[in-house]
Amino acid sequence: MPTLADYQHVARGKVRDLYDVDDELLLFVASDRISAYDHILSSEIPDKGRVLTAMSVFWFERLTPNHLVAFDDPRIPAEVRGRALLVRKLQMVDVECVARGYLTGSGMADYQATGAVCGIELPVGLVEASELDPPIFTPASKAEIGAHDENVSFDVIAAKHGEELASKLRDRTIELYSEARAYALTRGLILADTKFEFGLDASGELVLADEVFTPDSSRYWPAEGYEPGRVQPSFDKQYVRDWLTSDASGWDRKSDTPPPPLPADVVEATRNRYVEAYERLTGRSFADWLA
Ligand SMILES: N#Cc1c(N)ncnc1-c1cnn(Cc2cccc(F)c2)c1
Repeated sequence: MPTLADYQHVARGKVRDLYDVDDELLLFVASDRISAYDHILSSEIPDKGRVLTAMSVFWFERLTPNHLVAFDDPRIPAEVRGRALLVRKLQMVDVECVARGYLTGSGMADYQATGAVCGIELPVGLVEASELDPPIFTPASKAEIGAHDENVSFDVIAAKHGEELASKLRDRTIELYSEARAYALTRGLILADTKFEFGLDASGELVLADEVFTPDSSRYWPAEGYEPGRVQPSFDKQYVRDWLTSDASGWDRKSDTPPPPLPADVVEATRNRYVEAYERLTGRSFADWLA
C-alpha cells in the first residue's frame, strides 16, 4: 500500500490537494480544512473531507461522463482513504462553470450594480435569494489563491474556447445543475448555485471533473424557512459564520487578523451539519461510508 509521500504533490487548493499517481491518474484529496470569510481557519472539521468525498461519489454515480476512476482502491494511501479519489487525467478547460438558481453572492452584487450577471440581463425588482427560473450560466475566470474569481460573459468564454465548446459548457452546466436542484428539493435542501470544472479526454469528449455538488463547490440552504429578501443561512457554514461574527470570538472580520480557533461545540455542530447534509441528500448513513 503506497503512502502519500510516494506521490508527487502537483496542486494545492484552499481545502484540497492534488497528487500525481501515474501517467493516467491523479489523486484528488479533500482535507478537513474549512474556509470562512476568505480565510482558511486554523481549526479543522473532523470528517469534513470524508463527507464531501462521499457526496461527490454519490453524484458521480449518477452524472456521467466524469473523471472518477475509484474511491476504494489499493493505490489510495490508507491515511487518506475515504477522503481521496483516483481520477483520470484530463485536459482541463480553464473556466469556472457556475450555475445559479438563486441570486446571491457575487451574482447579487453584479445585479445590484448593473441589472445583469455575466452579461445576462435579469428582470427588475429581484432581491437577495430571489429564485432564477430558468437557472443561469455565469462563468468565471479562475483567480489565484486568495483572490475572487472574476465573473465573465458567455462571449468571453466563446472568444477564448470557441463557440462550440462554450455552448457545451453552458448546456452541460445548466443540465447538471437543474437535475440536482430538483432532486435536492425533494430532500428538503435548496441547491442555490454550484461551480463545476470540466476537462476533455483524449477523444475530445467533455468530462465532469473536480468535486461535484459538495458544500464547498455549491451553496446549500435549508428549504425550510427559505424566504427571498434576506441572506439565507448556509446549511453547513452558518454556525462558523455566526460564531466568528459574534462578540464571543473577539474577532473583527474587517481587520486583517486571522480568525481565532473555533470552540469545540462549533466544530462538532459543523461536523454534524456536514453529516446531516450527506444523509439527507443521499438517504445513506455516513457511518456506512467505506466502513
Ligand atoms: N479534477 C481534476 C483534474 C483532472 N481530472 N485532470 C487533470 N487536472 C485536474 C485538475 C487540476 N487542477 N484541478 C483543480 C484542483 C483540484 C484539487 C486540488 C487542487 F489543488 C486543484 C483539477
